[in-house]
Amino acid sequence: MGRKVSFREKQPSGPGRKAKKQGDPKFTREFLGSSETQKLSHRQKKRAAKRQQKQEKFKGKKNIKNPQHSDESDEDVPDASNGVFGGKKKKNFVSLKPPRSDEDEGSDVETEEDEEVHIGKLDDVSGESDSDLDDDDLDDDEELLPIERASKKLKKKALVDKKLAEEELQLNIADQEMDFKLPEEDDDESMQVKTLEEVQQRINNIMKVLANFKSHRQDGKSRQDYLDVLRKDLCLYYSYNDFLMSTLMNIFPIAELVEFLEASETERPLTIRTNNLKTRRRDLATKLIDRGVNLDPIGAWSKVGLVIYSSQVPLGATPEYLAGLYTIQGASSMLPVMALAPQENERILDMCSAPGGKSSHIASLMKNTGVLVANDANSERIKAVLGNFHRLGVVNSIVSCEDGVKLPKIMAGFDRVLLDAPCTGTGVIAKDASVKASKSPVDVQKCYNLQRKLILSAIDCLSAKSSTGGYLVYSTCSILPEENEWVIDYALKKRNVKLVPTGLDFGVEGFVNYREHRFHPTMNLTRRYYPHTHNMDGFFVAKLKKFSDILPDTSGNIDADVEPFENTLTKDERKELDTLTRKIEIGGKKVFTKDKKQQKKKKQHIVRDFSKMGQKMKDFPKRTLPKKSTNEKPEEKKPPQKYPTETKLNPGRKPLKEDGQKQKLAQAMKKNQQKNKAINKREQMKAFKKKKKDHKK
Ligand SMILES: C[S@@+](CC[C@H](N)C(=O)[O-])C[C@H]1O[C@@H](n2cnc3c(N)ncnc32)[C@H](O)[C@@H]1O
Repeated sequence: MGRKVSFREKQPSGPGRKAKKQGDPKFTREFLGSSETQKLSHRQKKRAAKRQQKQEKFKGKKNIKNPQHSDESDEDVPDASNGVFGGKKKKNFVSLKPPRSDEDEGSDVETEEDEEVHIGKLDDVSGESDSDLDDDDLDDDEELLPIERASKKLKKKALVDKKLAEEELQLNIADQEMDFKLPEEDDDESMQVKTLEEVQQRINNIMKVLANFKSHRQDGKSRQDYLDVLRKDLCLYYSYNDFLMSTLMNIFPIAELVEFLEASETERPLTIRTNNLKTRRRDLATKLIDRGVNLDPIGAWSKVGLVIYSSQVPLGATPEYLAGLYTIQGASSMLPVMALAPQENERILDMCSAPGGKSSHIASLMKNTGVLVANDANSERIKAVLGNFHRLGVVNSIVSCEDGVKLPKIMAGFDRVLLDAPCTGTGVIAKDASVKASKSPVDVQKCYNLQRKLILSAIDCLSAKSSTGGYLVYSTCSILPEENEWVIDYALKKRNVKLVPTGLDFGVEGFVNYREHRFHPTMNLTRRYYPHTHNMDGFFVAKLKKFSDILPDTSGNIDADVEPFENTLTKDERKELDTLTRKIEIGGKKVFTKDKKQQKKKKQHIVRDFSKMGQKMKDFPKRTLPKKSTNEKPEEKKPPQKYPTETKLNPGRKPLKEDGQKQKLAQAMKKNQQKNKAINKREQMKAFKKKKKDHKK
């Protein structure tokens, strides 16, 4: 391919460039003098006419406002008839100003004129007419192509716009900082805002005040006043209910809270997990790239995760997906299984497994050896576990559908247990926005009551004697401490377990202190994950090791069953809660009863010392039944009585017919026995006498 070459010699077509006759020299207008009339182009004529019009208008205005300066101003206005201004824009504006007389100083007229000049400047900025361009620009522009000219004009306009916008913004900020007044809550009008921009502006203002409260506060307003308005505005702006927003405000500092709320508005990146039972990550990545998937390893912390930036095919329907080479799984969902660290040939229980994302991850780390029990209470959701196991080639598992709370009675002795507990889902608001407005204190309480029961059962399913494990991983996709640290703290008190490091090298430490609560000091070993800090769903992961089946003495645990929300509930919520908690029982005892509260008051003096807890457990006698409270008197030992006397059983009881018959029977039997004895004796005597006789003979 390519162009054909012509080797024929070309004949010169003319006299050549140098030999060409030069045209007459062209002189600039300045050089020729203003008297020289230049032929104007159509556009130039139009511009000149416009300019003329404007100047005339301006002159007219001036004559009305300040007639004594009319002549001067006439002179100052440059002659635009030839299409040329006398100087640059700025000079032009100065020249438009009439010279000040002493009389004018400080007068209204002066300010009006100033304004007029300012208006002229704005007109200029708007770039509505070509007359706004200065002389040099016009000269230059004539040499430019129309498109270049337009581009130049646009650039210039954008520059001026930017400058003006910045100035305006600065002015606004200054004004607001100075003028921001907290609306009165009783005053409906001041509380009401018309647009979302106004709400956002007020949020920003309050945040600025809170950041520098001493100097920016309004007299007579407390921090709480600002926080109350802020909470309402945040609820309005991000569509949360008041309860959840106040709970989040307890968890995060204000600036971080806004980051969390913003991050919860957008979904996290799509991630997939390689199924190591069928393929390796590198091979999978090559196959998916060939299909037009744009991907990357998820990060140094995972050997199986891939993050998907874009894809030309739906990732839930590729041949690789259907063949079970990968599964779609959020990045944070990989963390609990990594913390669990399943080993080959172990016995592992996934207590709440549906739809089986984490279960199949466990099976792949076990390399399909040992036994994996994948349990879930929901019979519909458990079908998804079966489907996923078939697709991913999991063959070492038993799928069961039981209430996790009852599992210890059915099976126990596991090396490791994963409890990915049902929760409020406050960490995955980006996936399910309904959480924002639907969750109430009662929902949270329902969740943590179930979580507490499940965690105790999960521990009971563990074998403390396991040579390889004895580990429990507890996780939720909630960020509420009530469902996380508080549940772990409860388990630490109720069972012989201790927190151990999760083995995950990133994540925020769990809370040791939260509001009025003081959790176990090792709670910092748990890990929290947030959408705004880790770009993954909100998650909580804790790892516990079981040391023995012996149950710790819980008689001194005054706050084991104390509910924090009780104080924060409204009347209606409290009623609902009361009816609800009447049905819920923990460890066979009703929670939230008045007796409980009174008991709590009585036990206030008891000091709990976590450091001595381990020692206490060592001293315990070896037994599996819970030790009875020290307040209760030990039962007196009584001699075994096969038949308790009637009086003891029921002193007022009348003798029955059967009782008489029994007595008669017993007497008859006794008589018979005595008779038999007598007969026996007589017969023995007879036999003895007979022997004697025989002997004499
Ligand atoms: C967060 S999801 C588990 C997700 C699963 N681990 C995964 O990775 O695919 C919580 C599960 O707990 C189940 N569940 C709720 N109450 C339960 C109970 N009492 N016993 C066992 N499972 C329960 C729900 O059906 C739900 O499937």
